[in-house]
Amino acid sequence: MRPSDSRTSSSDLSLLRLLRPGRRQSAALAAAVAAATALPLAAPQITRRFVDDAIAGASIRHLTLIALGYLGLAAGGQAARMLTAWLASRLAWDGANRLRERLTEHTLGLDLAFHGRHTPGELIERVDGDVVAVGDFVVAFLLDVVAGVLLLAGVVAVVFTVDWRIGAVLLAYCLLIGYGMVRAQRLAVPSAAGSRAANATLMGVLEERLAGAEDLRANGAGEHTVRRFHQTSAAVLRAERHDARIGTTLLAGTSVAFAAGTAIMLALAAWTMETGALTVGTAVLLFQYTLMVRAPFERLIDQIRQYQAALAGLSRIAGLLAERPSLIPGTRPLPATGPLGLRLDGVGFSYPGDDEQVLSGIDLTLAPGETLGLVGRTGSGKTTLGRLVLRLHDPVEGTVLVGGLDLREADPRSLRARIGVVTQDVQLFAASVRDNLTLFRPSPGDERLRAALAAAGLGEWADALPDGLDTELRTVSAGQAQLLAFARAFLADPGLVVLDEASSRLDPATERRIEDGVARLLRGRTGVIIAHRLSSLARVDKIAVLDHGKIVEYGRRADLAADPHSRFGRLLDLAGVSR
Ligand SMILES: Nc1ncnc2c1ncn2[C@@H]1O[C@H](COP(=O)(O)OP(=O)(O)OP(=O)(O)O)[C@@H](O)[C@H]1O
Repeated sequence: MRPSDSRTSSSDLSLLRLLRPGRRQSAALAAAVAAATALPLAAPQITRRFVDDAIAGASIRHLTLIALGYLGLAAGGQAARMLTAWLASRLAWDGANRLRERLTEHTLGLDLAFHGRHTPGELIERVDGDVVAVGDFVVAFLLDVVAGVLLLAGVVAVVFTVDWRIGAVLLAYCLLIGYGMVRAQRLAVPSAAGSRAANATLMGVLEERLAGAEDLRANGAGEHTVRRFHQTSAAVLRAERHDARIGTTLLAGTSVAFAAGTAIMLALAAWTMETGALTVGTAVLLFQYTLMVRAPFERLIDQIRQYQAALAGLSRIAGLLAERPSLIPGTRPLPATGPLGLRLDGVGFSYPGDDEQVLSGIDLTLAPGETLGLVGRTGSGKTTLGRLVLRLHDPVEGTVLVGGLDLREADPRSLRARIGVVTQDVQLFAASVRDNLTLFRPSPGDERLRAALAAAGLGEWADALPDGLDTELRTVSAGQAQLLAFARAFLADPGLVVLDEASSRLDPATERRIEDGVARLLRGRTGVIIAHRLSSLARVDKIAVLDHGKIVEYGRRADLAADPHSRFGRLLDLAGVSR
């Protein structure tokens, strides 16, 4: 798998295309931003008029009219700001949702090697936390950065028209503060990134511990788990405290800078008034404009921090999108109907990033319709072999051929349709029985679903469901979960089935139902059964005994069972299963 690049690049920015709104929405937003900037800019002009006219002895009526005009302007400005906020947040949500969908689809398409390296919690933080950070920034950027910069430019321009000398001082002052902010931004970069990374780790740990709650509780490990969790939380606290400290320092610094700026402007206004160049109203106007500079700058400083979070999020999102499945999909379809033959030629395998050879020199042949029982001690490589047959990994050596086709050349869609799997840990979802059977694909019709359930031995269970197939699937027993997984396999109607038998003990009645289900599922199909109970291998055609990743015995079941010296025969004797 290609490693992700942590730096922001042009491909990161192309991601922003997903956030881009439509033309009409953009135009509406631009108009709202323009109004939200221009209206407050006009307010000090009204104040100046009010002060100068009041000093000149204007009538109360005249002054009231000016005051009402001011009120109207203030209300209009506020309304424009609210409209901008509403439009911007809507656009950001639309964009963030598009990005989220794209990420979810991409992440689900990545192979097991990737998912082995990243916890679900970490990925949730990426698909949700980072996307929200980016989305928030887009809103804030439109509201605070664009509107703020426009307002600043407007204030400087207006002050220039009043008195160019004061305008020049204000411009120099703004540039100085702007420069200081850009410098300060460098301080904020690592701290924001550190805080988000610490949060992603926390999410990963939390998700994993919650998923394993049953085992942790049963083993009385809750207290220790919480202690470890506390350490991870402490790392988050440290990172966030550091981040907050930098933020507060930046804010305090700007407060001092603004106080100094206001004092300078007041002194300038007093001086120009003394020389007779300005009226009192104009001095008030300048004072008001100086005050107006503060808010956009403060918001910009806040945005620098958000910008860092968004930038860090954006580069992590881009990193995730840059991950490519290491399994290159082929294009040739597997035979569309009938049982599929299976052949493994000199197959060797080790997990990515692990030197240990998990499988080596595996040769196996199954004619269409034949069944193979895989036995061997725990850790001998049975599940791994099943994963290679499903092409969840590619072998490091040799080839896996299904239906005469090297799996590397097989079209993944036909591969998933023609090779079925029933795993030990059946994953059920908090969704309807129908969705659990179809795995959220369009339903093929109730009749087929019910037939699949009946074939799996769940016919009566399904008939008793209160809302039929729309019943929300609540807790089911381990046996029922296995049978539901069979029903999924019946529905998919594959030509080759890999069955990783549940290792947990089931009651004898359920076990018999499962054995019947297995027998029905394998009828007319090629099957590989990864067996933990030798009794379930009564009807298979062939047996392969694995030991430390190698086949140490392979042959027809009947021959091996009849051979008094075979390993399989001895295993049967040890387990008390009749040969
Ligand atoms: N995702 C993985 N990454 C790295 N190593 C793995 C992974 N899965 C399994 N292994 C290693 O591969 C070896 C074979 O494991 P595998 O699960 O295939 O054995 P198994 O025979 O199916 O065991 P069991 O009967 O307990 O299910 C073991 O040493 C195991 O530690």
